[in-house]
Amino acid sequence: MLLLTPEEMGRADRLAAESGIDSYGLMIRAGHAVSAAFLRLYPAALRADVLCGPGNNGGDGYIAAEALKQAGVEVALFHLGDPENLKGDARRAFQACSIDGKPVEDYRPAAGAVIIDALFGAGLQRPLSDALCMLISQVNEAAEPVIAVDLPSGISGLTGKVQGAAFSAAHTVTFMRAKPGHFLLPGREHCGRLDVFDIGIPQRILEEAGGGHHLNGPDLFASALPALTASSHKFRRGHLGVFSGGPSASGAARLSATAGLRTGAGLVTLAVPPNAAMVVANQVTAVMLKAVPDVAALDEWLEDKRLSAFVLGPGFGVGEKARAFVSALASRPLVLDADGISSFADEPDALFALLSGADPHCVLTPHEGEFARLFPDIAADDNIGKPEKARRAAERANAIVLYKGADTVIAAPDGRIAINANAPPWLATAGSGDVLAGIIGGLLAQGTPAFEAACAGAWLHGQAAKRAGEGLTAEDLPNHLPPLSGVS
Ligand SMILES: NC(=O)C1=CN([C@@H]2O[C@H](COP(=O)(O)OP(=O)(O)OC[C@H]3O[C@@H](n4cnc5c(N)ncnc54)[C@H](O)[C@@H]3O)[C@@H](O)[C@H]2O)[C@H](O)CC1
Ligand SMILES: [K+]
Repeated sequence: MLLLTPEEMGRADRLAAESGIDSYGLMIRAGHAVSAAFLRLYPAALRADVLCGPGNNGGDGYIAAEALKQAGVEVALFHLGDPENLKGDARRAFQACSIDGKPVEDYRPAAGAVIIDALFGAGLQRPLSDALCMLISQVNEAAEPVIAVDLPSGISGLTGKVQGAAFSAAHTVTFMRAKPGHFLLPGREHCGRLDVFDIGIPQRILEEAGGGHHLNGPDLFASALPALTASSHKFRRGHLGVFSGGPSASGAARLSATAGLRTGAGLVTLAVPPNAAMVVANQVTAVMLKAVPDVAALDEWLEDKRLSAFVLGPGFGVGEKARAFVSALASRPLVLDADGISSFADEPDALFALLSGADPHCVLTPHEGEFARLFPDIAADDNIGKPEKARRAAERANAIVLYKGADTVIAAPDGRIAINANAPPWLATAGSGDVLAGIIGGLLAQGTPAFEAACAGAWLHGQAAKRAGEGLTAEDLPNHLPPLSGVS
């Protein structure tokens, strides 16, 4: 699903105005969507306390306040700043509002009221003043329900970051398309339930204004998933190679291998150091085993061109061997995870050189710590959010970057960005990342392009966790993967 950044939404507004759409009409529909949400959600509320800011978000608030008054609701209205300074549509909305307001400094939350937060939306530019932070924390502590207009004030629609303080809303009513900040953390947790309301901007304008941000879901990758046909042969379904660590560290790779097989790879082989062969052989059945002691053995194995993708990293060990193996594998579809990433902490440029020049076919799956090891300057830049960090990293590495977390972001060097939001909290468990690497490897092995494989991997991983339920262990995940044929 296409998401629009606040900047892109502003562009959509301008394009809409240029094509003859009345911008005040958009504001009226936005305000009415908010008043309708209030009436639907809180029919027994004693009062609406409407807090209006100095821009068009405030304009939506004035429209909502007047509509609620007309519907018979008791409304208390509060302005931030002097409403005589309002401009354009917001000024018109203020003038059309028959309620006398007070300065927002006078506002005190009281029991039984529902607060409509129309202070700031897409136009939030800087951290809120101390006085506003104080007001917001009083409202949050009072725990009366808040309906946020467009975004909870204080949340950046671009990054999901809190600018000083932010309302914890029970509901957020946004317009036309959700924004990245509705799904990125901590923004997602401040939004409550999100409603996206159509105020009448045509789809073609939204697409023209929109860029690379998407909510991750089947619309991004379903058509690139492998289809199982009557003639599917196990070699046509690809052969995934997963590299294992030593005798006491093979569990992670076994989890990846099982996940790769469950995702539909025709064959999966665990490549093991010879001293781990017996241990691993005792633990696997459908997964095959191959002793690969060193780079020479790896080069020989790689002559088999039916080997269609690889996973390296889980439990592999950090160091020279990992670097040498990656250098042998760099031209093939590869998921580089965990120790495979950390092995390049001292020389990330060596990894980027290996991956440069070709179509991106490697998926890097760093969590926050691993991301900072490979991209220290990008990780430390507080001026940009997670999607932009992932995008810059993908561009630098010429790889798909799947930046893990409760709000995993997947980015491609060409600027495509997907924000994944289907992972339940109980997915954060030991070995979960190894399973994710295996799912992506299984899809790469079947010929799914790297960006789509990474998006599908993150989404399938989240779905498997939901199906397995709370209390799952990583071993449960592969058994709960939904069938690919049902993903649409
Ligand atoms: N197509 C749509 O989605 C429509 C959206 N509408 C609403 O319009 C707002 C965006 O309006 P805009 O005027 O651009 O921005 P804001 O109202 O969010 O705020 C701008 C206003 O606030 C000042 N400001 C910014 N940051 C701060 C700060 N930290 N402290 C103090 N003041 C700040 C800034 O200088 C401006 O004066 C969108 O969210 C929707 O709610 C339309 O109504 C309909 C079309
Ligand atoms: K708001």
